[in-house]
Amino acid sequence: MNQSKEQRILNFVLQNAVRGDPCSVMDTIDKYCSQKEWAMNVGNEKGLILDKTVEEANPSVALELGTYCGYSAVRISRLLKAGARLLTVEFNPEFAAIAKQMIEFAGVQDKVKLLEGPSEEIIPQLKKKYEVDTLDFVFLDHWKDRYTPDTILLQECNLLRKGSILLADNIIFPGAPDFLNYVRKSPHFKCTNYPSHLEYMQVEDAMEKAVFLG
Ligand SMILES: CCNc1ncnc2c1ncn2[C@@H]1O[C@H](/C=C/CNC(=O)c2cc(-c3ccc(F)cc3)cc(O)c2O)[C@@H](O)[C@H]1O
Ligand SMILES: [Mg+2]
Repeated sequence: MNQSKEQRILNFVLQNAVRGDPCSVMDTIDKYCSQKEWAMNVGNEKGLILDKTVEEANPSVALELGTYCGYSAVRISRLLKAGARLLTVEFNPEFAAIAKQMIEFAGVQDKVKLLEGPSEEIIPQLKKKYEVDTLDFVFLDHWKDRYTPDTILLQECNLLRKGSILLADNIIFPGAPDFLNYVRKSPHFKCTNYPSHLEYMQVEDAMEKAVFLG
């Protein structure tokens, strides 16, 4: 049975990146996806905005919605302080298996917990089953029409605290218009827009930071 694109990306990393070196894994994925096959990793340009936002948040507990191949899980977890952890949610078993191997190869498995299942089921379990009090940072990069319902669900589950930072990918392309509307109109969020470009392309895109005000 011929391989999936995601399997080809993982194989390229296993054969070309340096085991235990997160930056080498990120650079190798970016090389493959800019030169051989495009894939929906956040990439290096928007990745720098992600880095700065993670450093600003300096999270003890971070959540990612939409692991895909694990590129941003590696990117985020490499910046986490000792004892801090990233919970990343992925409901496609094939992608979850790829991401697990990517995370282990990068050597960040002790900081990352990959939760396999749909976000709408996992989010309500975070407090009791995964011993989360509140989330310091949330990266939204899953289906774009799920950003808003999941942001509402995070609030309903009391998982946000004054100062929790949400960062959403793809505000322009493919776009998340209802999310942008929701957070910008809400008195509970202070929003900042970061113009950038779609990963590996010269197409406009942007990220939106939304800080929860309580
Ligand atoms: C059902 C909602 N809950 C979910 N719970 C857990 N995992 C979920 C969920 N949704 C989606 N996922 C997973 O997240 C990932 C989905 C990401 C969706 N992202 C995009 O569609 C996307 C798409 C593009 C893009 C841009 C230009 C194009 F021409 C075509 C595509 C660029 C991006 O940066 C993107 O993030 C997959 O791994 C999927 O299995
Ligand atoms: Mg994206």
